[in-house]
Amino acid sequence: MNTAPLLTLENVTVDFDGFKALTDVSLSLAPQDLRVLIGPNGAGKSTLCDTIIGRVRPTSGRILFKNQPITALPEQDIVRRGICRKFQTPGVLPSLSVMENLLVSARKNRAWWLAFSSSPPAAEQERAEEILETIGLTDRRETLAGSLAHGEKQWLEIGMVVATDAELLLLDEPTAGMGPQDTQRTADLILSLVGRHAVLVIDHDMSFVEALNGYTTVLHQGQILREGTVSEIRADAAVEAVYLGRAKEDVA
Ligand SMILES: Nc1ncnc2c1ncn2[C@@H]1O[C@H](COP(=O)(O)OP(=O)(O)OP(=O)(O)O)[C@@H](O)[C@H]1O
Repeated sequence: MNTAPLLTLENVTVDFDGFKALTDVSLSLAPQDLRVLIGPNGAGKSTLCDTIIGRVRPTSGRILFKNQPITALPEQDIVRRGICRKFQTPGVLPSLSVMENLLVSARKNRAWWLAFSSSPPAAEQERAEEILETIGLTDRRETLAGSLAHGEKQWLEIGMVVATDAELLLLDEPTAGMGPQDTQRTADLILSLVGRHAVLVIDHDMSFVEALNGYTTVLHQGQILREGTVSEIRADAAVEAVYLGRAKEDVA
């Protein structure tokens, strides 16, 4: 069995003109792993994703993907190697149908002549159908993405990330703006992806984090405060003090 990590961060520090957004962050993710990243506002969660995908450069430290250093690579090369990120706000193409959005996304990383050829190969079409089913939008395949409901747009965007066939999916607040029902459905969707992909999810919603029930890393002021199962994190006094206590106040 291959136990080599898919992604490794070694002592990653990010300094924005004297402000340390991340300090000595080390973590590793196995292939097909689920990792949940939580922490207060400004803890450095998005910066961590930006650094993995090459949008922000670490001041020091290393990032390895499949045992190869990716720290200094341009973002498009990192994407080509198999990491894909979904942002907080849906980035669907509003004037294309749900199906077209998936096909465009599947072809983004292919040769230009493939991306512009008129009919997608059967295998691509088949894979897009499979993803439509996974994201629960089969009956919306011809709907323009711009007219989908908010939750549906988020699911389509998750589908677009999946369509790139990336081995590592970075999902930044996939439940932003969702009610409890859509949040649960998003958790089910993400759980259905684990096993085919490794998934790193950032979120604030503890009901969602509990539904995912994955190994969880708590960031606080740019450093890893704790790592553990959701119940270990729930029971941790330091996490309660800096994050969960405040999260409860936010809800109240
Ligand atoms: N380009 C930048 N230049 C300077 N400071 C930045 C930059 N990007 C982020 N920061 C700062 O780094 C800190 C971490 O920000 P980041 O967005 O990573 O936190 P976060 O945990 O994702 O927060 P939230 O939950 O609010 O999205 C914040 O104090 C932020 O203001």
